[in-house]
Amino acid sequence: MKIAVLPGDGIGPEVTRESLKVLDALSLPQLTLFEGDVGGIAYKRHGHPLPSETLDMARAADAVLFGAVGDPECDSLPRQHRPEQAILGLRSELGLFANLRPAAGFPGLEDLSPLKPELARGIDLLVVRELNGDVYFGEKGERESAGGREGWDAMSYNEAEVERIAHTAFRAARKRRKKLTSVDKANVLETSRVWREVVVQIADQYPDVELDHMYVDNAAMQLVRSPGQFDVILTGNLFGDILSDQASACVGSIGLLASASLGERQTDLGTFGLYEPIHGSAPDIAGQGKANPVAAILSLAMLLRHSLGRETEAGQIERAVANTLTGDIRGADLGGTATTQEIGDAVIGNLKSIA
Ligand SMILES: NC(=O)c1ccc[n+]([C@@H]2O[C@H](COP(=O)([O-])OP(=O)(O)OC[C@H]3O[C@@H](n4cnc5c(N)ncnc54)[C@H](O)[C@@H]3O)[C@@H](O)[C@H]2O)c1
Ligand SMILES: CC(C)[C@H](C(=O)O)[C@@H](O)C(=O)O
Ligand SMILES: [Mg+2]
Repeated sequence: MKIAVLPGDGIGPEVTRESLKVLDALSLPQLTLFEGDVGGIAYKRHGHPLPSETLDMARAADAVLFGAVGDPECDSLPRQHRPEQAILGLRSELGLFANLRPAAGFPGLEDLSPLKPELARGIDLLVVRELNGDVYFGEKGERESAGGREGWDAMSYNEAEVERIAHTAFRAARKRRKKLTSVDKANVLETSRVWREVVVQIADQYPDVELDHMYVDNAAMQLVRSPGQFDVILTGNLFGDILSDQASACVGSIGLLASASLGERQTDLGTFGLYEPIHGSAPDIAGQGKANPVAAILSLAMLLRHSLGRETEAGQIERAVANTLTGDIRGADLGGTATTQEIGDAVIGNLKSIA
């Protein structure tokens, strides 16, 4: 099995290093790792944030372990050269339309959530975010208008795009508490009207799943008022981006949430996918040992589960992380003093006592 490792920028390499340490501790047989440049570092070295060698490496792998991209020094570059284009390019070129972002409360962290502890404890949800469409991938540009320069981005979803992500979400709900909340803005957006109609049609095939619909503004409010009501949240690219960061704060920190981006391609042992923390390159803390590697380590667990068929090891990593968080090893994001490396070491220590 081949894993393409793309650490990227800022804290990306710092947290990816800890995931790789955890992977190494598992001593899995027949695993080959390849490392590639992506993001700002790739632009600086090769003149492109997603060099063709990196894309080819990702395509040739069974799974991609991704850190984060984003570099303030690249902010004024034209869009096609900016680091963020690399992750968007990987998602679209690799057909990764389904982004799974689980958010569950960790025992012992309830007091660190901005929510009341009993609310934080009740969080156990999965954001299923469509990842290949929406305003992210519509036409965009700049034009002259009566009010001066005007930036514009076209938002759209077609039926086929909504159908495939709706199936992903209904199937996920079936394996969980069988409740699906589709989040849109159908009171204003044509995009959302098509979205909602298609989701209602697909629901006929899943009579055992309870479906409801929520406007995104209400969903954002409900997420902090009563997050325990959510099981699976199905939503588009932009709303899913925002709601998942919000869910991470409700759990305690953005440094805790992992993600899997999946498409249709199957590997020998599962589904090809790209795995990354939901956070970015965090330039404000990069190089200081302050990054929480838990999101990256849990992304590795998702990789083992979805792409390599290693459910046992995935579960072991998740238990080791939970045990670490209930102990007194906490990073700066959770009010502690442990460094990135110390958190990684503690997870490995707990993993060894489980495995
Ligand atoms: N998938 C990705 O690669 C990805 C995701 C989000 C943002 N970005 C990019 O990252 C750059 C910074 O964006 P941003 O500041 O809006 O978002 P960010 O997620 O990088 O950081 C937001 C805040 O959370 C903190 N934070 C993030 N991850 C953390 C961790 N693991 N441990 C502790 N604290 C953590 C940061 O210090 C910062 O204060 C931008 O260039 C952005 O485009 C990339
Ligand atoms: C960096 C950016 C393009 C990306 C997104 O908006 O999808 C990020 O915020 C994420 O959540 O992975
Ligand atoms: Mg985001």
